[in-house]
Amino acid sequence: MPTVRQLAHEFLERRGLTTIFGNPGSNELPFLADLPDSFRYVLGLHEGVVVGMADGYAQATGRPVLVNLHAAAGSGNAMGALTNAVYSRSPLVITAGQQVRPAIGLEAMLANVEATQLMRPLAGWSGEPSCAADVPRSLAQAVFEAELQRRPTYLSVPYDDWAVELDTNAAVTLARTVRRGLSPDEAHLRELAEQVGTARNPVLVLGGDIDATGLFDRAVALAEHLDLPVWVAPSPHRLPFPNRHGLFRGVLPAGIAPVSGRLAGHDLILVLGAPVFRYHQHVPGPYLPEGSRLVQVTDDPGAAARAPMGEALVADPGAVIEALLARLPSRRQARDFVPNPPAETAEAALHPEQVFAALRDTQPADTSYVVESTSTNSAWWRQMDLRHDSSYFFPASGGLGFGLPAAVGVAMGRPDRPVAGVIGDGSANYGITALWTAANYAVPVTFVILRNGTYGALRWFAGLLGTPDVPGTDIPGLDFTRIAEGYGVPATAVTELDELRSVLKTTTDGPRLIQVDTQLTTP
Ligand SMILES: Cc1ncc(Cn2c(C)c(CCOP(=O)(O)OP(=O)(O)O)sc2=O)c(N)n1
Ligand SMILES: [Ca+2]
Repeated sequence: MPTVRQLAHEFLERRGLTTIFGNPGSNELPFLADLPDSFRYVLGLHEGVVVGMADGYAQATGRPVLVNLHAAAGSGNAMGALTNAVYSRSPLVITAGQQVRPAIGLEAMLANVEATQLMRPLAGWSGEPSCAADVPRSLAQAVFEAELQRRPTYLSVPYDDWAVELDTNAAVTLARTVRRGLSPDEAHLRELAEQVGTARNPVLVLGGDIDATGLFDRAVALAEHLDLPVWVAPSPHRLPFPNRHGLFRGVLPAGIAPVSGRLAGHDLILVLGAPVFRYHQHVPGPYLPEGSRLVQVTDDPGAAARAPMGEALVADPGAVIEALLARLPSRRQARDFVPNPPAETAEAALHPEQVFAALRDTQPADTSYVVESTSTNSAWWRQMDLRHDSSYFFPASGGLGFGLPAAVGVAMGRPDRPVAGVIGDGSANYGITALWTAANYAVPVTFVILRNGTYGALRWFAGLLGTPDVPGTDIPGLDFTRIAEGYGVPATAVTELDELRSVLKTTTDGPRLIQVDTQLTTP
């Protein structure tokens, strides 16, 4: 009779979850034993890096991803990275070993006390089977819940369950499939087409979900068909529209009043694939401009329910885009791409705009950028010219430690695309051990570390909040070339623009790190 482990491995193989991102403890070893040859285990040296890599891989592949963490302390280390995966809506299936059932209540070493509560409220579904016979079904539930809700799930399994033999009845779980159709009904589509078709000055606001669900090109088709100006929703974790397109108007600022200011004059605000909205700095004001109506289309019921204003339609934004394209006459105008402005310069070091212009001019046009540099967003959008889907990944909840690991995960998930991580010298430290995984799995990725010696964004926030003299915002003296070499990644330190451009023009079939001294700028 098959063991729990054999049934679990077979189920995961059938569902395509054969890449496991993990960091093991003794509780996890019985699950990892006898992995079929089709499985690949990717070791991260810290659980935050493991989940960050898995998040990047899930976003790059658009598929659920298996994560295997140690109980309690291991799972706890992953919380920061998990906050990002929740808001990027990454379908991670996080599994963790548990003590044997008789040892849990007495809280023996490595007991994951109240395991199902540990990752909540971040993880969606969270479970621990009440007996070994329920492990295969519970694992299937964890996978299907992650896929359906597009939210990480957590499954804790006592380590002696895996060797238990089950009767053939448990095998029926292997054949299960679960599918979801979210097509909006005819009445909703008719009403929405009417609203858009009769609006005097409509505007399109696109969220990261548009890129995450493969709708980048269809969103461009809709904007061009109706000649709609396009804003990106605040705090984007992905780029849903080409940022040099003639219809592109920018990334909405992450404050209530500034958003209303940018959208003033539009009588219809159509929001596709975004929460309304992911504000950041608290700048109170009217949620909507005078005379504006907001309609949000999202397949995330939670995002629809918690919005503070407007109307929401819970449906697949892709189906809505196709319906509007089919029902509304073309208003297409010729719209040229906007040329890049000259890059700002600086005295003591390179201006971030010079670094970004160098990346734009030297890297392939279809490069995927994983960005985690928090004081350079304005410089980034002024200088980059991103025209492809999956061109931009940013920590979805601002939890640092995403950049280096996610760049490794994206590169593993999209071997067909060049990948570059653009990461601040502060952020890099939260996920620095990802360099070891990049070196040991020979992942082709370029890491560009922007070294300005500070937590630049916090310096800006300190001014904004009237607390300019706060401690803890300077990080002088970090040498990422020596750190990188310690983890096995070849590295170069650059201070001059010509040097940077010539290094960037070279190629590599493995990981490399380029440390660039930059001037502190404001976000
Ligand atoms: C896990 C974690 N810890 C701390 C912070 C707070 N934080 C910190 C520490 C920032 C500074 C990042 O510095 P950097 O060098 O990466 O980039 P800039 O110098 O361009 O700001 S931005 C920010 O929100 C965070 N967002 N996430
Ligand atoms: Ca910095």
